[in-house]
Amino acid sequence: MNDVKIKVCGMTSLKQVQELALIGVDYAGFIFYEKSPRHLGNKIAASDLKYFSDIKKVGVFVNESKEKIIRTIDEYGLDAVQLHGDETPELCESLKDTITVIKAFRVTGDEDLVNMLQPYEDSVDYFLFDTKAKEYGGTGKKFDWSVLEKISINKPYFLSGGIGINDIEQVKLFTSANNVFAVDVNSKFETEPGVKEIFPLKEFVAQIRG
Ligand SMILES: O=C(O)c1ccccc1N[C@@H]1O[C@H](COP(=O)(O)O)[C@@H](O)[C@H]1O
Repeated sequence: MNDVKIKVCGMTSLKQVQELALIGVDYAGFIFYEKSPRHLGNKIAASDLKYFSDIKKVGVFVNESKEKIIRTIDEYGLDAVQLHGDETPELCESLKDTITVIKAFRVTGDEDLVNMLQPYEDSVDYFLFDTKAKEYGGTGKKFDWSVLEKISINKPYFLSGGIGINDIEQVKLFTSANNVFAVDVNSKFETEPGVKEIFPLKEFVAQIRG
């Protein structure tokens, strides 16, 4: 049995969040970035999410102020924050006493990952690797995961970026050989931004775990 965690990001309906919990998804992601087509806005009331504890709730932020992040953690009862922009190690560290911090790094394959990660090593709980594109996230594009195998990453991480139902075997192989804490899926399981396809997600969870 593979004990890698599964996160489904970009949730905009409470019913679908409840369904994720029922099919064994570990983390549900909520986008608090206004420019995203998956921006949560007022699609789920903060009070409804705050007391829903059958799944871990991750708030996704892009270059947001510390004050707004802290307010949102409290309003929505978040369990973790995913910082998906150009947040500094200092901001990450200052939040880490309050909440689990996941720092996203957007990868092309050309960057010096060792130097990018080093300043964050003591300031965050998890790294997350996503594909670098014009948009900050939710691109549906994969990057070359082998760049992660070429360096030593001393922190468990979320593997992200365009992962879909056809990637199950590749994900299983990669997660069993590397320090992957969780697999993060999003746009490849949508009928439209923010609306997930639960049946393929159920199949994905079963096969990754199986
Ligand atoms: O999904 C978004 O719209 C989004 C916007 C801004 C920052 C992050 C966002 N989503 C994150 O994107 C990755 C990968 O998504 P995909 O599988 O390529 O669609 C995932 O970590 C989401 O948390």
